[in-house]
Amino acid sequence: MSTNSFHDYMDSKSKMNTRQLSDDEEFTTPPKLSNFGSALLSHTEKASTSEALSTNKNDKIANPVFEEMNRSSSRSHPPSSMGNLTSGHTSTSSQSTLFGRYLRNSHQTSMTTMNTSDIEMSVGNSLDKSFERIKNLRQNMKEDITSKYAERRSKRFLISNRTTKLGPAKRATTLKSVFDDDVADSSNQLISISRETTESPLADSYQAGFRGTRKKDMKYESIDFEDLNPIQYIKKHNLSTSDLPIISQIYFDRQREENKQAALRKHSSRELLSRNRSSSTSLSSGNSLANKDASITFNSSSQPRRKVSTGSFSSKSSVEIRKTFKENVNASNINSPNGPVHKIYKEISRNKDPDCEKREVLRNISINANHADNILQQENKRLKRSLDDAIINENEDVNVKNQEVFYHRPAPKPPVTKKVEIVEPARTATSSSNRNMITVNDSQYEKIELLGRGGSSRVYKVKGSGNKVYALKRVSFDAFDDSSIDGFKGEIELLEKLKDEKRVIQLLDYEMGDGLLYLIMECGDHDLSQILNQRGNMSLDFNFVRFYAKEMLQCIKVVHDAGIVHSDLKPANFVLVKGILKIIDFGIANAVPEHTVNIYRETQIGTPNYMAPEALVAMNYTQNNDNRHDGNKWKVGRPSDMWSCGCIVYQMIYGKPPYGSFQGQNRLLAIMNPDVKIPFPEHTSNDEKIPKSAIELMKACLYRNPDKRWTVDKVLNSTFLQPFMISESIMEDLIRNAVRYGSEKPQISHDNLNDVVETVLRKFADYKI
Ligand SMILES: Nc1ncnc2c1ncn2[C@@H]1O[C@H](COP(=O)(O)OP(=O)(O)OP(=O)(O)O)[C@@H](O)[C@H]1O
Repeated sequence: MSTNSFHDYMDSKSKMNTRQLSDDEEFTTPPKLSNFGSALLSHTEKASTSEALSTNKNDKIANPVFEEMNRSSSRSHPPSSMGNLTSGHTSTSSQSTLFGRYLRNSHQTSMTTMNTSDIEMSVGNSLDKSFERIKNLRQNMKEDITSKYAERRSKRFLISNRTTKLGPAKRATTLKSVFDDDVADSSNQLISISRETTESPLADSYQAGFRGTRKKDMKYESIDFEDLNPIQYIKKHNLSTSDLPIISQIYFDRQREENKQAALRKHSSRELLSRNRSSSTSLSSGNSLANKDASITFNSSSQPRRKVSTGSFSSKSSVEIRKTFKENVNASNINSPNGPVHKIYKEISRNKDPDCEKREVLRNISINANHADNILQQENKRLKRSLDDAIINENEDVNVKNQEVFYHRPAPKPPVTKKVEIVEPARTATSSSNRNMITVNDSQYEKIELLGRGGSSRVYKVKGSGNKVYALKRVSFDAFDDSSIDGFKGEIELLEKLKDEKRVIQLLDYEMGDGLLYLIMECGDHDLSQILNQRGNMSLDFNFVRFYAKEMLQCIKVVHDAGIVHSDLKPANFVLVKGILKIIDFGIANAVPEHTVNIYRETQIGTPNYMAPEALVAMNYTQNNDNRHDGNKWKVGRPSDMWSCGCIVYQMIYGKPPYGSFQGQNRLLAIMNPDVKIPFPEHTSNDEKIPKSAIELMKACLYRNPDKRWTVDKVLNSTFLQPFMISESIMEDLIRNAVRYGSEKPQISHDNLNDVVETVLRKFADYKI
């Protein structure tokens, strides 16, 4: 068929469709893809044919549009359709393209599906316009489909491959080859790459599009997607959508190249691992690799290899990464630059065949250290860990540009273990730089807690060598006050004198420096003051009173038996050490001279609540005495301690010391004033009956006259502390004997009565508790 006949055919067609031509004029812009079928298919054919008739009838059918259309269909059909079309051959009479199908669906004859008999019709130049329009429509459609396809593909990448943080790698060489101006030279290569990369039905169109839409002024080589996908890239740079195919192609091409590189790395690493394993095995079985080459030596300082995945690498091409890697390796001052892994990567970066180089390096490993086997195994483990990580990451990132680079960098320094430096103390006992450490006679004690405070002292619970716990009493005093120094020396002497007594706190060590005295003692749990306070709100229990009164008196007995007057007895000066009450603090105690009942103290700092009247009176007397040659000595003796003891028992039973209801100075005056009697109620404030034996004991200790006070032994043997357990039968016997005795001797003298009482008590002795 000739072109003339085709033109004629179109001409006659247009005449038949005059009315449709007017309809077609409404269709002035290319329809969108969404309504392409409904809009275009009903009009395009009519429009093109009618317009063709009204325009240049001499235009040849060999329009570039046809070429392009034919090219676009070349994926499904042999690229000969256009040739057939123009030459009039009929071999492609029923060819269909996307565009053609649309046309056929409207029951119109498609321009590209015309039978050769139709093609041979001459339509002339009048078809140019309609072809132009079709070209536009086709272009729009192509762009639309391309854009959607690219977007869909990009999304897929984005979702599955952390594209948000990793951009496509730069492939400068690839870009250059693809978008070089001499694209015609590389078009074959381009097309083959494109077909491998894209599965889109428009893939071939892309190739044609690259050439057709390539803009010379656009620097495709410099495209840097950063974190963008092609769509985002186009939007960001306000590019035409017609650039999308090219940009998408670049994008996908880069990714493909990266994946290849990653796979290559993985393969190389596996190869390296297997080689390394085999090296290790052969080593352990005696077939050492050691003698092959000594160029690389394993040693304990070989640096571990670490995986590094950084954002800075994520968007770089493998070429750049290699370059960076090389720079890193070279720049870092690694202690063992000949470490195997280090060397491996250097070699890799220098040569194209990494596997070969790694194998070579491993072969060159010389193991001449004694522990080379262990070191090699450790290296294997590290290598395997890195490879496992790499494999996992490769699997995760098979489609994406997640550039994870394994390279050698110096191992982190081992954690610095802090050494606790113990400062050796000077010869004098001083606190070390650590405030919690106290040194006494070159022994270190670590403070645990504060146990109590005195007037000028603090007592700490401390931990010494072997984690043993002690009480450390730290006394600060005026270094130039001789009397104070003498007093402390006296206390130390007494403690040393009584160090074997179980009822006295044990002095283990001491050191006296300038204005400081350290005493290391055995440590008690609680003092009696704390114990009494603890029981303050509890009901009175005479067994409790008996127990602690007896314990206290036994302590006092030890002191008194040693010829010592404590003179500052108070609940706080008794501490429980593992259940045994012990006496502490001999600060104002003094040794009682031989055969002397009383001693005179030069200083007094007792506790008014528990101080004996004679001590206060004596002090008051000496202070007011005009005859000052005796100084302020005052008379104090063992009975003073018994007064204090009576006050403590009184507090145990009544809840406060005898003169506890007086405040301040009045308390002192009341103690000294004989007219102020101590009350001994038979009931407590809680209406608890108080045994007469208890009242008797308290009265016996709180006689104003020191000479009348019971001794410690007598109090310890008091009925209250040593009560009788008399049964009913014993009581019956007692009564019968009394009646018989009275019937024989109606009168009894006082002496006889005492004898009888003593006799009875002796008999009851077996019943004492
Ligand atoms: N060895 C010890 N074990 C447990 N606690 C102790 C020990 N020595 C002293 N304490 C506690 O420290 C407190 C003060 O101790 P101490 O009585 O020896 O000091 P002080 O300076 O002599 O006091 P004061 O001068 O008022 O008598 C005591 O009440 C007691 O609670």
